[in-house]
Amino acid sequence: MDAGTPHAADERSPHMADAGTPHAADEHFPHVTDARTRTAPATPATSAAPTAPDAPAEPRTPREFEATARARLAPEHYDYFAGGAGDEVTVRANEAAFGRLSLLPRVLRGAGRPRTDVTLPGGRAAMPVLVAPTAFHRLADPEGERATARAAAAAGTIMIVSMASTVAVGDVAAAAPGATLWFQLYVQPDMAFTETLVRRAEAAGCRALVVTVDSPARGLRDRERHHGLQDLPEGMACENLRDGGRVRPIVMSPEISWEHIGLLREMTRLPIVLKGVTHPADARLALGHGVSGLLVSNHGGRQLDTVPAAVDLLPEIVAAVGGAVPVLMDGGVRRGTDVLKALALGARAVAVGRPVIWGLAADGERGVTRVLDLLRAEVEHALTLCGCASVHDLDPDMVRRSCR
Ligand SMILES: Cc1cc2nc3c(=O)[nH]c(=O)nc-3n(C[C@H](O)[C@H](O)[C@H](O)COP(=O)(O)O)c2cc1C
Ligand SMILES: CCCCC(=O)C(=O)O
Repeated sequence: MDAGTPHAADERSPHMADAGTPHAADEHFPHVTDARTRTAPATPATSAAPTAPDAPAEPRTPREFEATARARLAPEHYDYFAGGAGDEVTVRANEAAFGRLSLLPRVLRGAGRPRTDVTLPGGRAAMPVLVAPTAFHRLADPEGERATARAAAAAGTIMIVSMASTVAVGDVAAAAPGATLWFQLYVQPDMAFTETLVRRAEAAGCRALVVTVDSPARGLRDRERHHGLQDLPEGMACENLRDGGRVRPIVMSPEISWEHIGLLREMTRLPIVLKGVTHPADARLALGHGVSGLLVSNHGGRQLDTVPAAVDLLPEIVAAVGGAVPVLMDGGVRRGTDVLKALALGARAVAVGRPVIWGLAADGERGVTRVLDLLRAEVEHALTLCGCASVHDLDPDMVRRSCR
């Protein structure tokens, strides 16, 4: 997993070319009665409590899952999942930016129990939190992406399957028949092979393509280089990349351009969501290329370091798009209140990357289910406290910049 040189795009390693309670909703306070139905899941019995001193026996927040996961993962795999590019300025910024935003609730609106569902180009989701595409789930759990997809289906949300999944997208779909899947694609310079990938996603029943455009080369990740990780373990591969008897490397190419997006648009009827647009000028350009949505993302700080926090980019992109297509975002979302801030600033939905990995590594499918349930319950609770009947009641005036 060593990016090697800034032009990691030229490298060829086998799998990559360049290479709480949320709330009160969940808690029983003997002296407080909550009129809303209790929605948070019962605490699962953990058969697999880790023993590391900083890992809670029973993680109770999405963040707490990280310590549990870390105790269970090989250090090089933990660093692959957790790490980012360069000095990890952007990794930190994504979470810190949410901390600098405040929510300003409305009162006495009689909103009742809020709805959390959202409509998106590739279907509906029961909550505005999607599973971001992340690679190599079998490093975290033997069931890999199958477990993640089952958990996403149970939560009623959408899983964006990474092109670099360690279970083929068709097998992910077969393992989780109720799941709504989107397929994340790195356009390959060999457009015939790109088409093969698109057809595999279509055959698996994927409802949208999420085309990642922030990776003309792989980010320079010091943690990966430190471990010298080059290959996936024996018996694990990027299963979508099978081509005859071999597994192709994923090529991240600086040659990819808007022209390729045009070709892709002609290749499939699936909605196309561009992931990794951060400049408003590119957001405007995207509108001329037949895309159905934008996912504002700095790749969790794993590509170009020092890109601004994703949530801070959101208002400009939303303004540039002017409502023409839905805008989604990912990066640093760890709490229901983070979700509300992003939605109030104009996102239709958010996606979470690392929290899902931590759930998966901590407790497989059950861990991912727990993380998604916690987030959903937190979103519902925060909407209630903001006086909202649904996500549609959020607006930018409910977010203020605080000075901390
Ligand atoms: C371990 C890991 C693997 C990732 N793999 C992919 C990938 O295969 N394709 C992609 O478009 N983004 C990938 N991403 C980026 C995520 O889709 C997402 O943008 C990011 O994780 C969001 O930030 P968060 O982890 O703070 O939620 C990956 C992120 C992580 C942490
Ligand atoms: C070739 C796999 C790329 C995975 C990825 O996008 C990431 O690690 O951030």
